[in-house]
Amino acid sequence: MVETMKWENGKLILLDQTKLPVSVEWISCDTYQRVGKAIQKLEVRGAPAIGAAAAFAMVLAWRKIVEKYETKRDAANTSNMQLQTYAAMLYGSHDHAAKKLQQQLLKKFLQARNDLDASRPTAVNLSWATKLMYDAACKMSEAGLDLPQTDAELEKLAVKVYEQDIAKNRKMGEYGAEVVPEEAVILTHCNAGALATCGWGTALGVIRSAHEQGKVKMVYSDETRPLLQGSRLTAWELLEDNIPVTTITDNMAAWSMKTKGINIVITGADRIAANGDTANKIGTYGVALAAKAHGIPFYIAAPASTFDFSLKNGTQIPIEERNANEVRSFQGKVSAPKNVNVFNPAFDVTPAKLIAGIITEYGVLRPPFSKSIKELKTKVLREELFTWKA
Ligand SMILES: CSC[C@@H](O)[C@@H](O)C(=O)COP(=O)(O)O
Repeated sequence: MVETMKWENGKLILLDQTKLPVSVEWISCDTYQRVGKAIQKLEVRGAPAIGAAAAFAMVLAWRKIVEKYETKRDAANTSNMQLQTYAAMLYGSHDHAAKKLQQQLLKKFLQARNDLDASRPTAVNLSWATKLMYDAACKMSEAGLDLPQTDAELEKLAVKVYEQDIAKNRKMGEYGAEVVPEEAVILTHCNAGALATCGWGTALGVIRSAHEQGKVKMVYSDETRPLLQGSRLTAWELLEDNIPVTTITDNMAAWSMKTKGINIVITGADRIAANGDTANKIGTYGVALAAKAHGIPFYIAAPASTFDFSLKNGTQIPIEERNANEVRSFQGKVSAPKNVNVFNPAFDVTPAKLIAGIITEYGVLRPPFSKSIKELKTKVLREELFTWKA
């Protein structure tokens, strides 16, 4: 199975997804700003993958922030001194100094969090991960951890986000495979695979698990305009794993449902509101409407970190609008008049009423979603899997 990112020697190495399937190239990131740029440019993409990348980016941010203070300390010719001791020298009493230093560091850390959150607004996994890291750093400061300890704990937490994502996808695969019929002919949109996560995938994770059980006859992969995540990434990923795949352009989805025996649709999600309305790659809404018209069950697969329990419904989900040139041209080739008006939303919202079930690592949620999502929230809060404790 393909790898999306690696954390090696204090650097985040990202598979450049804009180059696939033509070439396999890696990007080495040693600043949070570079990771933010990679998220913005879709070099790393897919809700869980950008969440994990952002968690590592927060580690990089913390390191640079501390490094800056160390440089100041060294300039004051006190390089052997602990940073906290240096702060004490600057600010007086040790306790007061340590507090003041932590506050300054946390303020800068908050800035890094906000910058990363701004890189892509729709997938809530991004702000879920940066909040997790920021809140943990605040708790570590309250608990009196020194800077090297904080550094080590933050790194551990980011690795946990990464590792848990793979574990969650495997669980989703187990639950999801149960809803996949024998001789399944599945339609999926965009890429919700290993490439969009830390491994295995959400929608494609379910498809992988169902394939292991011998249930998958064919996967129809929508090309997914404008950036072709379906034909470039999903098709590539499934072929790598010898899972039968047929690529279609987006405008062939309804006709394929009518003529090709599609008996289930499974896609990923970027943000799910408390009533089940779901944002996913632009075009998903149309696929859900067509599935409804053909009596085909439409499923979403997403981890709990993709739910935004604070939003009542889908109208509150921020929808990213991307550069018009993504539509006016493709990979440098002009495909429209250069001054034509363009509407380029990256996502749309599928109303809950079109969704048969939402596959999560806690099980398959069924309508009415307001109730099943409330129950999910209770389970997530009870588990507090990622809350840092001293
Ligand atoms: C498991 S990934 C779920 C979603 O993030 C995926 O379906 C999607 O819409 C990705 O959009 P992208 O713009 O490629 O990041």
